[in-house]
Amino acid sequence: MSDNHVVLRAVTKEFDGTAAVNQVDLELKAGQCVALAGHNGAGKSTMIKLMLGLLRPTHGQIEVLGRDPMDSASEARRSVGYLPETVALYPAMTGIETLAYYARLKGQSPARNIALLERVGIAQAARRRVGGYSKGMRQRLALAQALLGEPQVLFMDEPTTGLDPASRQVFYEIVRELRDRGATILLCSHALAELEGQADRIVIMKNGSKVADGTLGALRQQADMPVTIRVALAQPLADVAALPPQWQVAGPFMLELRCKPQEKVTALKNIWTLGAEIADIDVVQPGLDEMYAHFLRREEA
Ligand SMILES: Nc1ncnc2c1ncn2[C@@H]1O[C@H](COP(=O)(O)OP(=O)(O)OP(=O)(O)O)[C@@H](O)[C@H]1O
Repeated sequence: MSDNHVVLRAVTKEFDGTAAVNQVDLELKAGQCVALAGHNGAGKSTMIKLMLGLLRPTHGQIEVLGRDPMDSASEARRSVGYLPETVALYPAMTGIETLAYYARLKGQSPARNIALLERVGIAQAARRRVGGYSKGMRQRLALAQALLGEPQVLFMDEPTTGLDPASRQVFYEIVRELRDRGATILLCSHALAELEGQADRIVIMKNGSKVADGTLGALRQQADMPVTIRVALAQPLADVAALPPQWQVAGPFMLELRCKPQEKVTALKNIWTLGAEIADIDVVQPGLDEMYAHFLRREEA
């Protein structure tokens, strides 16, 4: 098997003749954490259901761990974890009983279940009924079921919804561990800002089609969006009138400019030659939220 854990080739899924997923090609590699972004109805959940083998594509081929995910006899299925957006948990069962139930469904030994509850930080509540769990605790239990059997591929739909900042941190630590041991993680999320620094790659969907796919750096290059330069001055400029017009005076000790990434150096040289005494420079890159908006706007245009 290649290092592609998941491969989609020209995959289309139609519902009543309308394509929810349209001609999508996608390859997810071992050890990669990929964020799948897109507005409501863009086709993200349908993509995940196709990769899980819960839906059959109308056209195209899908392989997960080298097998067709529709193949229910496939051993590969045991190596796939899924964290749905909402997990139905039975309130009368305890946490440990819930996990044992999912382990049975997945054909896994329950031997490591307590360790798993420890990993997600709810071992102390293992013998309490799930009905009394907080939303964050239920989400942690749902994450534990997705981690059963050390999956090689994990699909997660809005995994951090309802988690407090500390729980989010635990969640991303677990994601990093999984990635470091070579698992592939696909995170479907609207919380783009928190994915910066977590996802190796971003895939953006619109109306069933993939409109962008790359690392944050590559997408930044493609988008060619303006950066903001903030220059802190050690001394106010002697001749403010000589400042090139694109520079804004944000205060006696602060200059600001928005420019294309390739214009940064020239812009800085310009103020250097004016004799500016520079104390500090900040270059603010567009965030993932801005990039996302850019790619959707570009598609509309
Ligand atoms: N079983 C179904 N029958 C008919 N249409 C469906 C079905 N499932 C999804 N769709 C349609 O396919 C499109 C994509 O839906 P999907 O749930 O994949 O979007 P999404 O990107 O996950 O949205 P959200 O962010 O709101 O969860 C939508 O127009 C939806 O109405």
